[in-house]
Amino acid sequence: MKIRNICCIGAGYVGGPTMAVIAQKCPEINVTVVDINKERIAAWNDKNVENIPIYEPGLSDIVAEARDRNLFFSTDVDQAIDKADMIFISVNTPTKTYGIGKGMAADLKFIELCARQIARVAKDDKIVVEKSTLPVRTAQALKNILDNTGNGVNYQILSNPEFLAEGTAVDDLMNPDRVLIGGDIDTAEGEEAIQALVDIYAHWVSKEQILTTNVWSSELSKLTANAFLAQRVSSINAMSELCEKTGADVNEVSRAVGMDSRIGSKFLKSSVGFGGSCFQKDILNLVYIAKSFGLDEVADYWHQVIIMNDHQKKRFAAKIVQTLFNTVSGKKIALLGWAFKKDTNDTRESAAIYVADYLLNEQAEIVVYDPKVTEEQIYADLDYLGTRSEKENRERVTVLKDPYKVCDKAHAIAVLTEWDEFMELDWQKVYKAMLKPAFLFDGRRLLDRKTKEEIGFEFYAIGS
Ligand SMILES: NC(=O)C1=CN([C@@H]2O[C@H](COP(=O)(O)OP(=O)(O)OC[C@H]3O[C@@H](n4cnc5c(N)ncnc54)[C@H](O)[C@@H]3O)[C@@H](O)[C@H]2O)C=CC1
Ligand SMILES: O=C(O)[C@H]1O[C@H](OP(=O)(O)OP(=O)(O)OC[C@H]2O[C@@H](n3ccc(=O)[nH]c3=O)[C@H](O)[C@@H]2O)[C@H](O)[C@@H](O)[C@@H]1O
Repeated sequence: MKIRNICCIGAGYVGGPTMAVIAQKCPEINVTVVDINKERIAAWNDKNVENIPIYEPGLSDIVAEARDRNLFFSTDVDQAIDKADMIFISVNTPTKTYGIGKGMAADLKFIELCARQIARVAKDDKIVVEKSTLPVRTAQALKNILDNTGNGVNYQILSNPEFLAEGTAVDDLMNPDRVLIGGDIDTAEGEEAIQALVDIYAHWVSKEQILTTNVWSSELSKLTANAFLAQRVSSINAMSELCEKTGADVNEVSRAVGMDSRIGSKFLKSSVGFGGSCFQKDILNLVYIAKSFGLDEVADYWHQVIIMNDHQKKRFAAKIVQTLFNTVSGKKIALLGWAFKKDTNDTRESAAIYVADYLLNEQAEIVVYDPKVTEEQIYADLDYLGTRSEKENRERVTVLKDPYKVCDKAHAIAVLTEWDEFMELDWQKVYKAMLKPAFLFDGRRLLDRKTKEEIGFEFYAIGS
């Protein structure tokens, strides 16, 4: 089966970059990315391609090449569904904030709305691809909704989880470790649908790297991969605290451990805590699924990864307070970085939000610089926590576009995102403008201790 028209519902961090790459690599396929968010679609269509709503290195060039050739962004969801042979669902699947499973389970209302819309609009057979990260067995619920409309349309449901990481999305999409496609491997129609999606990826990914499995394995592999990755960060962060007590250095430990080829060196960088839209939500979802099957030990095992991460954020913020003579009340604390990692403007679940909130509870005055995150976003992140009034957040937090101004007359600086440019700052100049003693807290192990101490900083780095 040859796919000619693709529709992707959801023009977010996954839908946008993924579809841009498919469109670039498959010029014979028309790809339409749709979203109910009008501003987001307008930004994807902005004449100046630098204004697309998601910052990812290399993405604007790909969009510039494919947009209006075979890549389209639109708010007309019905029309795109109607035209498509293959529909990717790439909508958000946040943690439920109400009702059964509140704070743990994935909220599938956006997924269900998509399924109902497809069922209402479709007039001919469709392949529906789960691109969003979903609880294992969601495909069954989707099929149930789609098959019960009685309009004679046949649907094949595939699971094709996305493994890209933000900040390296384009590179991850161009050179994936693997592409995973789950489908109904027991029927000819299922095999045909799987093959149609394999053929798309085969435009640029070698056949050996395209894995096909049953749907449930594919759905669960995505949650498993994120759980394992987050577990590594929590494992090294647990060691970072022990390092601080014993004189060991976490960077040396992670190097020594990572050179064991069975362990491997990636994802062993100690930090102020992992953030991002997915690790926490996907592990909580996994914990919820395990609990719902009565697997309490399995649930508790994975829950510990989140408990450790929360502890790491809190412990870093507490260290600032303790070091500043047990009070930061009225003191200016400069935060360098707000994004959850470098090279992205995404702030979802960023450790910076929680560190700032903790320090604000201790009555600190917070000043923030991040090269890619907007002032409105920073306030929105703090408001979302609901810890204090919106007015108070604006009074007590200042956002500036100049890192030197942010550090001017500060009692302490905390590095919360590992942006390269922080290494290049004129630290002598920063030191001069600060109040003394000048405290510098490196939550990312980004800065060189020796040179900072030579300048005169009181330097604290996580895990040493
Ligand atoms: N952000 C990431 O790096 C990764 C995310 N994922 C998964 O991909 C999924 C999407 O994540 P993001 O792209 O980050 O989310 P996002 O929030 O950036 O984008 C989702 C988009 O879907 C739109 N949407 C929701 N319901 C809709 C509907 N009924 N019709 C049309 N549009 C609708 C929203 O307006 C939003 O723009 C999630 O399940 C996430 O877990 C997977 C891998 C990586
Ligand atoms: O499902 C998802 O959303 C994605 O989640 C992560 O990608 P992402 O969250 O974009 O970024 P990561 O590079 O994984 O970083 C996550 C967090 O862990 C932190 N981290 C990562 C690695 C490390 O060694 N130490 C560490 O503290 C980062 O600073 C960041 O806050 C996974 O890496 C992707 O494979 C997955 O597709």
